[in-house]
Amino acid sequence: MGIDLALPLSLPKIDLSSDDLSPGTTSWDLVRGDVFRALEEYGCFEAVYGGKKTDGSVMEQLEEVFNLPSETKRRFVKPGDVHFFGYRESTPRSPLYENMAMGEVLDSPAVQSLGDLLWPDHSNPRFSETINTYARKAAELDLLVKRLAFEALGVEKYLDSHIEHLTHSMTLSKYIAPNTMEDQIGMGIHTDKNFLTILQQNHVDGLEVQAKDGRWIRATPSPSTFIVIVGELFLGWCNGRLHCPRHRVMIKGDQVRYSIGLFSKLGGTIKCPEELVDEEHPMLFKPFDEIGLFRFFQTEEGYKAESTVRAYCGV
Ligand SMILES: O=C(O)CCC(=O)C(=O)O
Ligand SMILES: [Fe+2]
Repeated sequence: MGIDLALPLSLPKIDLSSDDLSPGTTSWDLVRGDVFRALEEYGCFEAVYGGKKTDGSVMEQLEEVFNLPSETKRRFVKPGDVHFFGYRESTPRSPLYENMAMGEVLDSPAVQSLGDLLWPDHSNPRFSETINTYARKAAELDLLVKRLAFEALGVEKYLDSHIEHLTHSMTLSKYIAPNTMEDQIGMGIHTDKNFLTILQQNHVDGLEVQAKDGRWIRATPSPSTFIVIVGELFLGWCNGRLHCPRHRVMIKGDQVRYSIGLFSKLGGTIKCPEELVDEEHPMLFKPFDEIGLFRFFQTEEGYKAESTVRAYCGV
């Protein structure tokens, strides 16, 4: 190992919170360049968006949820053959991780229904309002990042049809404090299978993103900033122009880590725009079915693949 490997690596941090950040302005063009370079090189960045302070209410709600008795949390069952939605308890394979996952969270009663299920006596009326407000804000950021990235790629004309097909799922996660100072696996190495991921965490770090040279970059967001990650659907859609990073969660110490993720998807067939294919950028993926990709990931071959989309429909 050379000495330079000890250099601390960090994720790019981009401020998207400026009031005059609108298409056509100089600050828009500058930020668009920053976002594009970050997504090309790391497939990930830390975004400052919507205020530099948080009132902590989202993380308080995550704490409320996971502090409920197991019997209560187990009420949240959502069978589905492609996505796992519902409550997932820690397992021997992932002993430090629990989550609650929901599909179609925007403009839907999904969060309200979960709140009603967990607190049938209506003792936590703030849950659905807090989480829904958060989801709307994260979805706004999701769209802003895509607007900037599509423009940088010269394919902004596809944004309207993208918006038409857009859906969002959401996961509330708890990483149980391992009470040891040695790093433990909170979530194993993976790529996200959706289009774009927007994450926020409490004050406990743990997310690590792999750089192209193989080194792991520890994300150190503040509780008010967001982490943006390119998923496999975006990788396939953009003909490999952006990086889709492997990442994991490593935890240690005696503090509980909470995170909330919004995962955008599209549905249907994903086909890269013809503008992104030329002599210099030959077509990397055949058009593919989104559900087909998710199903493939559930096979042993798909699970093992470093890039699901490359293994599924790489040319
Ligand atoms: O908890 C985190 O920060 C990351 C979670 C994650 O990578 C995922 O849910 O796909
Ligand atoms: Fe992930």
